[in-house]
Amino acid sequence: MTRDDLSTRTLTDDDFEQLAAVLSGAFLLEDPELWEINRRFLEIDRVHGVFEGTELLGSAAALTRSLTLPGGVSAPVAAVTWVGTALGHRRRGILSRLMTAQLHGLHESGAEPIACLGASEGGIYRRFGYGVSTEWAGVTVPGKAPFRPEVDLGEDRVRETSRAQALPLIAAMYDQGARHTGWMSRAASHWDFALADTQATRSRGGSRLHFALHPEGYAVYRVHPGGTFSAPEYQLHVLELFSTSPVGHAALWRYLLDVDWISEVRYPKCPTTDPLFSLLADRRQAASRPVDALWVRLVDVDRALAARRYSAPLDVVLEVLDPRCPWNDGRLRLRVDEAGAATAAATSEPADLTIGIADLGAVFLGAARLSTLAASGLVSEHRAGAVAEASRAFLTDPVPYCTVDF
Ligand SMILES: CC(=O)SCCNC(=O)CCNC(=O)[C@H](O)C(C)(C)COP(=O)(O)OP(=O)(O)OC[C@H]1O[C@@H](n2cnc3c(N)ncnc32)[C@H](O)[C@@H]1OP(=O)(O)O
Repeated sequence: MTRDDLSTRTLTDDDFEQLAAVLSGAFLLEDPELWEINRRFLEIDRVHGVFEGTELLGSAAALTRSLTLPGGVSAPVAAVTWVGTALGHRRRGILSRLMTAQLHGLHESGAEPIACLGASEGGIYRRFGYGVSTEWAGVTVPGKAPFRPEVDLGEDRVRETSRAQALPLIAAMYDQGARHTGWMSRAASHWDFALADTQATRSRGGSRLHFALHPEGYAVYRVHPGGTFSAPEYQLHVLELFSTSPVGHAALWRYLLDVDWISEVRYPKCPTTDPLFSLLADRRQAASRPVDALWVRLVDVDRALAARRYSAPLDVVLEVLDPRCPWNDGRLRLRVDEAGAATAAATSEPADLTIGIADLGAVFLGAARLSTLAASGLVSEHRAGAVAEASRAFLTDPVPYCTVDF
C-alpha cells in the first residue's frame, strides 16, 4: 500500500455496515446491539473514513454537542469518538490522515472552534494537539464505610427504579448541571449510548444497569459478583452519580455503600472534587487514582479563547505553537476585561508566553494550572509575571468535570 492508494472522505448511510465491521474489529468488540444504537448515535455525514479503493480502513466520528465553558457559557464542540484503524492496517498513518482531515474540515467549514474526546490510551492524542483538560478521581471505597456523624442524609429514601421510569427523570436532573464547566449536552440517542445495556456491555460489566433515584439525584450502577454465597464479595460499579443538592449526594453515596454483599464500591469517573471525600469518617478509606478524562483541542484558537470567561483581567500576548494547524500557529493578544469577557486577535507584538497547542487545550477549561505547566518547563515566560497573571485568569471554580460518555 502506497500513500497514493488512499483517499479520505466523509461517509454516507451506504458505508454504515462497513463502518460497523471496521470498528468492531478495531475495538475488539462484537456487539451488534450496540451498533443498532450507534446507527442513531452517530452522525454519519460527520464520520471521516480513509479508504483503499472502496475498502474502509479507518474512521473518526464527530458528534454535534455543546460544552459548558468557564463562566457558564455554552459553546458548540465537536465531540470526537469511534476513532479506529482496521487490524492489519495500523501504524501506516491512517489515524494521522483522519485527524488532519477532521481538524481541517472543522476549520474550513467554520464549525465548532473546539474539539474534544475521551482517549482509549494516553499516548495517542497529544501529537494531534489535544491536552488533558479534566480528570476523574477513579475512586474505590469499602462497602459500609462510615460517614462523619454530622452528615445530613435528609428524610427522603433512595429507590430502585426501572430504566423506562428513570430515564426521563434523570435526564431532567442531568440538565440542571448545565452551568457547571465541563457539562456536555446529551441528545436522546446519546442517553441510549451512554447507558447502553447490551448483552456485551453486561458480560464485561456484570449485572444489568441499576437505576437508584432520590428526589435530588440519581446513581446508575452495575454489580459484579465475587466471593461465595456464604462469603459474598461483590463489587458495585458506579457509572454515574449526579445530585442537585448536598443531601441528595450524601444519601445516594450512603445508599450505594450500604447495599448488602458489596465489599467495594468503585466509581471510575468520580469527580476529583467529589464531596464524598469530605463525608467519610476516615478520608483514607477512599483510595483514588487520577486518570485523564476530557481531552480538549482548540481548533480555532482565537474563537475558542474568546468564547470562555476568565477569573481575572488579563492582557497577554501568547505565542501558540501549532504546526499541524498553521492558522493557529503564531502570536495572538488575549485581552480580558473586568467582567471576565475576552477578545483574542492575531498580533505582531512580542510574545509574553510561548505555549504548545496541546498545553493550551489542557488549561482551557480552567482545571489544570498554567503555572504548573510553566514549572515543568512546558510554557516559556518572556515577560516576568505573565505566567502568574495568565494562570490566575484561566483558573475556574468549581473544578470542571465531564462524564465523557461519547
Ligand atoms: C476518541 C477515541 O475514539 S479513542 C479510541 C482510539 N481507538 C482505539 O483505541 C482502537 C484501537 N486502536 C486503533 O484503532 C489504532 O491503533 C489507532 C486508531 C489508535 C491508531 O491508528 P494508526 O492508523 O495505527 O495510527 P497512525 O499510524 O496514523 O499513527 C500516528 C501516530 O500515532 C502514534 N500512535 C498510534 N497509535 C498509538 C498508540 N496506541 N499509542 C501511542 N502512539 C500511537 C504512531 O506511532 C504515530 O506516531 P508518529 O506520528 O510519531 O509516527
